[in-house]
Amino acid sequence: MSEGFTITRQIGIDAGHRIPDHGSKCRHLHGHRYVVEATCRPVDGTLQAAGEENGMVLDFGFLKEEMMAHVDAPCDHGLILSFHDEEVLAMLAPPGIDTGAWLEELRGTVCAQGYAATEETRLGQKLYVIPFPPTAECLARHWYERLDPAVSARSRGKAELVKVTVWETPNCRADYGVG
Ligand SMILES: Nc1nc2c(c(=O)[nH]1)N=C([C@H](O)[C@H](O)COP(=O)(O)OP(=O)(O)OP(=O)(O)O)CN2
Repeated sequence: MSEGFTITRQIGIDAGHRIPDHGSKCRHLHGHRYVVEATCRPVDGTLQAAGEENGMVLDFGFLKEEMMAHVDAPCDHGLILSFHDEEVLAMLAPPGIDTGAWLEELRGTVCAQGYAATEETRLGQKLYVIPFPPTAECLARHWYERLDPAVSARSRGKAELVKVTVWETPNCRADYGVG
C-alpha cells in the first residue's frame, strides 16, 4: 500500500457457525467471538478539510454505524450458515410449513441479495445465510462487499474501504481488500 492515511474501526460480535466440509472439529456447530475490523483511506489521499469531519478520513462514529448496521445487526448472536448446509438449515425450518419451499425461498433471497437474514425459523433462531462456507476468509470478503458501498455513501465519495479483517479467534485472522 502507498504512503498515506488509513483509519481502522473494530467491532466484536458473537455468532455460531460450522464448516460443513471441514475434516475435523470445525464441522460441529460452534461459536466465536468474532472481531471485525474495517480499514478506510481517503480517495484522493487527503484528509477532509472542512465541516464536522475536518482533519478526518471518515468519522470513526460513522464507520461504526455502518459496521453495526451491516455486520452486527444481522449477525450478532445469530447462526451463520452456508445455504449448501441443507441438513442444518432444514432443522431450523419454521414448524408447520413445507421445508423444501422454505429452503427454496431462502436460496432465492441469497441469490438475489447475497445473503438472507431471518428470525422466522424454528425457535425464532436468528439466522444469516450466505452462499459459501462461513470461513473467516469468506466472511471477510462478504462483509467487505457489504461495507464497501456503505463507506462510499457515508463519506459522500471521500473515503474508500481498503480491507476487512475478521479475527475468528485471538490467534487467527483473515483479511480481504484491495491490493
Ligand atoms: N483458513 C481457515 N482455517 C480454519 C478456519 C477458517 O475460517 N479459515 N476455521 C476453522 C474453525 O472454524 C475453528 O473454529 C478455528 O480453528 P482453530 O484455530 O483450529 O481453533 P482453536 O480453538 O484451536 O483456536 P486457538 O486460537 O488455537 O484457540 C478452522 N480452520
